[in-house]
Amino acid sequence: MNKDSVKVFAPASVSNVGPGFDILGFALEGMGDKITLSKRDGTAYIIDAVGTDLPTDPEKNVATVALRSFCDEIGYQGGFLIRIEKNFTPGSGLGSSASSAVGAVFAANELLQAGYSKEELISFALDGESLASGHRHADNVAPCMLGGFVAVKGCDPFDGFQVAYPKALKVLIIFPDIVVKTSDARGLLPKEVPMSLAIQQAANMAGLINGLTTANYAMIRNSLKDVLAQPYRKRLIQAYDEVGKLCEEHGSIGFNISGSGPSMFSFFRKEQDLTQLKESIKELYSAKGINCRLHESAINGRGAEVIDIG
Ligand SMILES: Nc1ncnc2c1ncn2[C@@H]1O[C@H](COP(=O)(O)OP(=O)(O)O)[C@@H](O)[C@H]1O
Ligand SMILES: N[C@@H](CCOP(=O)(O)O)C(=O)O
Repeated sequence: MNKDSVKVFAPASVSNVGPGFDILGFALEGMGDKITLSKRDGTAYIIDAVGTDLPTDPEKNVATVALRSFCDEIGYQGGFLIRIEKNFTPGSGLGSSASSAVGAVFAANELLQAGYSKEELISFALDGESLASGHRHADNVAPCMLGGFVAVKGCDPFDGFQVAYPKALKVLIIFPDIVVKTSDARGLLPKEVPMSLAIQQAANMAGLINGLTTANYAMIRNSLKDVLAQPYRKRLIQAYDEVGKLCEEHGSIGFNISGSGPSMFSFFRKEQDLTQLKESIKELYSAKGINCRLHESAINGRGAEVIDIG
């Protein structure tokens, strides 16, 4: 059946997840991009961005850069109208650019019935994502595409694996209204690290994977530490340590920066009531004159998905 248009959802994601700098991420529920891709006459790509300020030049929007990369590969020269509906803010550390890049190539694969697997689509999405971050890292793109927790071993071609996780895990996203561009946050990091820190990071990553796969909450909490990026980046996030302390007081199973920030995340057990914690975090930021959004979510195990076919 020939289709003229397809609408997909590509979830927001948390990358790094403590010790997994550039190599671990997971997908979220209820936040992400809805992308509607429609064929149009001619060869131009037209962008209709809804609800947020995004570049409409196809050379500057990660969605169309990823789309172009995929269409070049399959030899499709037709034009598109791409409508991007975002319910979260670019630059929030929640993989907004990855959602658009993934959504665009996933939608094109469906619309053009190209038959690529989700794993094969990842490197095209990365062509878009790297435009925003200035670096080729798949720790947002891979979980956004595949769902769940994904560990990345290589990008071109994608090499990685899904990590099992306790189904009773939920996450609280804390997003203070501060803009941190991924490219800027990467610029803060040293080019080389001491061997002792590399060993500590690897040990924590092993512990985190073990804790997730065996539902060992104490192991998750003890391992969710980043000694490579977090020490440099947390200074960009006002009240970072205070938020971490509040989460800990309310039973957090690990707290850290989401991606390059300014968002933070904390794991909890599904049954934990976070009403009081959320109020305290809001008050903390409100006293500093900063608006703060909070989002409770389960882990999204599905990744990119079709929501409508026209
Ligand atoms: N479709 C898009 N979605 C989100 N950001 C985009 C898009 N196209 C270009 N950008 C640019 O990418 C940057 C946001 O990406 P980035 O800094 O990596 O943040 P995020 O953590 O949200 O991915 C912004 O400068 C934004 O203008
Ligand atoms: N591993 C990257 C992840 C950036 O994620 P984003 O959501 O902030 O774009 C990094 O830490 O730089």
